Amino acid sequence: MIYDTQEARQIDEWARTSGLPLEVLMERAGSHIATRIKERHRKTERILILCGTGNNGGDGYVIGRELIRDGFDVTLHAPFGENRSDTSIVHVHYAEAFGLVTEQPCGQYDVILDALYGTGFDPKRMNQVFEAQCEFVSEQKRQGARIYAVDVPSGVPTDHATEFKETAIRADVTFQLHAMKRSAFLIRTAPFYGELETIDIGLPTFGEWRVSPKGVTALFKREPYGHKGTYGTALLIGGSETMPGSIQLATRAALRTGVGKLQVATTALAKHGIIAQAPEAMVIDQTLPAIQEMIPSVSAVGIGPGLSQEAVETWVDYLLESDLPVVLDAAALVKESYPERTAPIIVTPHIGEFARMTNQSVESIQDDLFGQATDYAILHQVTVVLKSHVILIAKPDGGGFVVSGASSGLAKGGSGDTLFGILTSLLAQHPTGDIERKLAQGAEWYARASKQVERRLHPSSLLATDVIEELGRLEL
Ligand SMILES: NC(=O)C1=CN([C@@H]2O[C@H](COP(=O)(O)OP(=O)(O)OC[C@H]3O[C@@H](n4cnc5c(N)ncnc54)[C@H](OP(=O)(O)O)[C@@H]3O)[C@@H](O)[C@H]2O)[C@@H](O)CC1
Ligand SMILES: [K+]
Repeated sequence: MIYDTQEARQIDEWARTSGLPLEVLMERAGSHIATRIKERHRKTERILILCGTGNNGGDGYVIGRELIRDGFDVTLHAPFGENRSDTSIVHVHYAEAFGLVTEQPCGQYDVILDALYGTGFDPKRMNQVFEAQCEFVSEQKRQGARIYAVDVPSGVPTDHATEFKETAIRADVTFQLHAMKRSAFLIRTAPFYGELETIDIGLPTFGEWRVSPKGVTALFKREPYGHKGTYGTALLIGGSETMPGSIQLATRAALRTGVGKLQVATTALAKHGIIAQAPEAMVIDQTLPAIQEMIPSVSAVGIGPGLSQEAVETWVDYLLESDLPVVLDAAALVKESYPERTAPIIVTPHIGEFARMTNQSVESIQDDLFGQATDYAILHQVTVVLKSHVILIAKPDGGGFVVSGASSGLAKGGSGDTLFGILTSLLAQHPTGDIERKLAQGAEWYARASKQVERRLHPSSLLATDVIEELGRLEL
């Protein structure tokens, strides 16, 4: 699960009104984190816990108490003054009963636990005491201290990085409580998290955004008595005389993703390439009459890669009049609004294209990936597959899936065409139902295949064609 601040508050409130006091959640959070520290550090190591005035600081008191109870060498420092949260206060008093008192830090520490700010941090307010703490921690880190953040690295906003001023604790490990936070996926804030470890504090899972479902195996399923008609027919429209490569990549990716039949509407030069490299596909002329003739016999259509057609918007309008799932990519991302229809519309922009579609800067999209993708999906009632260092699949009714962990080698031409081919192929096979889940599984398949290629090729050398060939070799 991936939560924003509002959802985190809602779930706390749900737990409280359902009978579980916040003090108990704090106890679970703190004692589980203390266990992880005990597992990896010795009692002779010097541990500093930095506690803020809210519930994140309260977690710090529980951790300190559990460590001191077991004979660890703990200093607890509260640079912003006494804790002011009602929930924490019971834990502050109980920790004091074990001899845990606040002290000034002194000398070099082996371990620092950052419990200054959590999800309650307000990035609009900055204070010099906090800035001094960030400098102190980074100096300790330079001298060899290992830095653990509780829930969120202090100073990192939870939901978006729009107001983030880059003054924050840079953790080696973040113990995220219950679920991930959106900012753990954003380019400017993710590096502050370090490694992510989730701490189960006994809450149920609900929320709008999820990490990609791991059911990739379901996509490989073949029926023993199936025939090519069982697995749908996809129509890909793309390629031009100057850009014949992208549609060839999309074609090969679609074929390797299990579609029963594949039709490709492309220009003369790209046709030659497809006939040579992907003889399993059928090619048709890239003209509107040829496409119109094909539409009744396909189950999904994708348009855009390498396309250079003045009439592209008319073609897109025509496709959107059909009752087929339609994937719009690259040159076909031309619509400012979309018609009401039952079958899904999937737009697959990279960040630059999405910035153009939403009239915003690339930076403002990067800083608020979740919010921007969700707003567009809800406003236009389309599914957004937003391609960045992670892939977001935003649903028209809110929420969605995030796919991460792909190879850095995918940051190259041809990757988007490959994903486009995979997704259109999957839609042709599964045109109805929970399509976002299928799309997320497809994107997960693609990400994992790219990572698997890294075993034999350096990311700099990895090509889209390598990923396509790897799709069928995925170790599950
Ligand atoms: N369900 C869960 O997941 C559970 C979550 N739990 C924990 O609760 C944490 C959230 O706690 P929280 O809401 O008390 O906020 P937190 O981050 O401690 O902030 C504290 C205070 O700092 C202040 N402040 C903020 N920004 C500031 C600024 N720029 N400059 C100066 N001051 C600033 C502001 O206080 P103010 O100054 O307004 O009085 C704010 O109230 C969460 O991350 C997790 O660790 C667990 O304990 C239990 C289960
Ligand atoms: K923190």
